[in-house]
Amino acid sequence: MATVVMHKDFQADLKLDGSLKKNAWDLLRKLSSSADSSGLNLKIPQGAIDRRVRVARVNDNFRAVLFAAGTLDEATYVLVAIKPHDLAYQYASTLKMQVNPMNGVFEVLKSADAAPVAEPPAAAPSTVESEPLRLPFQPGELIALGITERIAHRAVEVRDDDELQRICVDAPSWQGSALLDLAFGASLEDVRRTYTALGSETDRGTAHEFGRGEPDAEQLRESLRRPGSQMDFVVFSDDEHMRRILEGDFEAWRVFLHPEQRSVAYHPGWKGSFRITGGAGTGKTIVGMHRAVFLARRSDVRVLVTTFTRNLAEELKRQLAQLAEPEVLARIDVRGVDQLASEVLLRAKDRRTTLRGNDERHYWQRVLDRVDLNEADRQLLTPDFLSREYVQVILGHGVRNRDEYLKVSRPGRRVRLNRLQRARIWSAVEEFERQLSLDDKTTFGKTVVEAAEIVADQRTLDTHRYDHVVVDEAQDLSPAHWRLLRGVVPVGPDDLFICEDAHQRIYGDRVVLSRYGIETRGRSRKLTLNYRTTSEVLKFATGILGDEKFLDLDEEPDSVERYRSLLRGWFPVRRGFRNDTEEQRFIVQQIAEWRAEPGEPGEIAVLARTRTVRDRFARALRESDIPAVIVEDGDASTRRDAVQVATMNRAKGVEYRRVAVVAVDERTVPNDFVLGQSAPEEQDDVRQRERCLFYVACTRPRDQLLVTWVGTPSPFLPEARAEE
Ligand SMILES: Nc1ncnc2c1ncn2[C@@H]1O[C@H](COP(=O)(O)OP(=O)(O)OP(=O)(O)O)[C@@H](O)[C@H]1O
Repeated sequence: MATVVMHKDFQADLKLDGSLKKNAWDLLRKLSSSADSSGLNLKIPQGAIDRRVRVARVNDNFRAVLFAAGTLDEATYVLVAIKPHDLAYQYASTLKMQVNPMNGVFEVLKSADAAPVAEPPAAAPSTVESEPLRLPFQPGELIALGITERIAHRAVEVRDDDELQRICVDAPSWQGSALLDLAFGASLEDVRRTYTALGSETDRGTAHEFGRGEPDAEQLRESLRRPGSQMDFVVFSDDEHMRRILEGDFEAWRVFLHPEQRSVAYHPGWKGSFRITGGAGTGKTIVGMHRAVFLARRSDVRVLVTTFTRNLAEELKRQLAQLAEPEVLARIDVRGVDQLASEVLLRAKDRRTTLRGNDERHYWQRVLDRVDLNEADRQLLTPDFLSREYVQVILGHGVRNRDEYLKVSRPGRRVRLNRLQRARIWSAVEEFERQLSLDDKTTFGKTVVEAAEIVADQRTLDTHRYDHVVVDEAQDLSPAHWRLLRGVVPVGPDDLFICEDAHQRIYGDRVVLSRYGIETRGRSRKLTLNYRTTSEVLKFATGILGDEKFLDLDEEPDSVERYRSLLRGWFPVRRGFRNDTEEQRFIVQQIAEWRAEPGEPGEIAVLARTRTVRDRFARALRESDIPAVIVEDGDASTRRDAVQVATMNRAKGVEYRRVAVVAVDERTVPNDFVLGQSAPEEQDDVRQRERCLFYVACTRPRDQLLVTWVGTPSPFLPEARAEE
């Protein structure tokens, strides 16, 4: 049996033509079951710079590029690419495979990078004194780290990160990522630790030996285990492993994790809860899914994967199904957190109906119409304010009576209330609850609180039902959600694994985890490499956040510093119009152009701040015969054959290829109506959430972003950069 290794590019090439998958599978099986290369009909391309490179037939038109290494008894095949016949031969001749002599990372280099440069490292220019240089290192320092000579020399000369990214694109992934880390302030030691796992001197010694002569099978295996190698290569352990990786959509996240991601997802075990933070698109959800599967592989465990909404839970289910086999999936429950609460109540035989968002507002309005308020209180006590006070403070802190409410501390709430105001609010709350009970209704907030109370009662089935809980979109969960989650899992190793981004908090007030018996201080990690969005879109999106200050769930400052992407693409397009008709016409025309390009219509989205705007654009598209589907806020279904038109809220956690964010004018983003509904003291926080919402919308596209408005643009729109 031979060892078969696959490079990320091979996987990407397969994605280009679905029909290649079966032929590739046949080739892989043939390679893995062969004792040696005789009978495999592997061709050596002319003029190859590495004598181990081979070309193999995939079908009539396509050829696989691979390396055949190892000994006669222990062959190793490294599959690098699939290309049309002539291109495959030409490409193969330019490649060189090596175990990096400096750090033991396994690499495939393209010819230009494989060749050493003429001048010795010491003679190269230093970048330290010259001002806007991004990499304050000597080429020799980078070379000692394992960066290919030619790349190291070019990298120290770059003037900005765009140029740096161009250099990184063709380099082995670990090198590109490491150079970007260094440009964003990481130290040489940080990079060494992250990508090469060269912690000790002994390890360093072993690595150096790799450079001398041909590595044997054991050395190859060790090299492939290094974190930097695992960004580009996967070693197939058996046919089943190979089948699982090849089937489905070949999504890279299933296999090629960044070392930052892998070290968290596959950590052997934390003593307690763990928290992962990171900007949009850094792979928090992906890491959460890998972690859930890792934990569920232990027999006799029950894992809960939960998130803010039901539609996001559906997406998590889909991702998990790609990662694990049925017997592991059977140990994982995936639920929206409110859905979890409803199920707890249902098991407790509670059959009240739950009010949806707008109905709840109407109940509060009815209550307000009945209570006697002076003008000042009327301004403060809006349905939204009361609803939030009810969820965050009264339900959140388990306040049961007037006296408790008069005394309770209200962290996270910006409005200060005097005793008299609290008394009036309490009367309104009593009236609200009386109305609900008369109508045999409940609210989502109340459901969660009651569910949390049920699990806190040690006798119920739901108490400590799970061994591990993975929480996505954690920044949006309310205090009662956290009490519920705390109750379904006992305090212990790996109890809660929490994924959050403070910059994407778009619901509710900020919560501090330690108040709910969840301790992650000293056990958290931040992801900084964005895998979804191009650098161009990323810069635009982070510009939206401005100088705003953000705190995470442990009350620590969070920022998008060092947040970066290796992907390049178009600059976001921003366009203002004189009236709605002009804006709609432009969007319709743009979407028609996008639709004409390859890809599914469902990969295109139009996002709006309000439902009214959303519906208006959906109509405009349909009137121009462009199939468009309105994705409702609570709707989990997805139709891929129509352009998706949704609110910014609904786009949370989802991604598209191309996104148009529309009606980004000063009255809609931030939303005047929402600001008008909130008390003066709450305005800052509401504005911050509105800003976050716009940030969420603009971080959804993988390729292209378009932002349009009528009249005066949103104050959150970042200034255009000179190069745009
Ligand atoms: N190691 C990886 N290799 C390839 N693609 C990856 C990797 N990690 C993440 N991705 C891709 O990056 C995108 C963003 O990942 P994910 O949704 O997990 O990020 P996130 O941090 O949860 O984003 P958000 O906060 O915006 O919801 C997805 O398309 C995912 O498949």
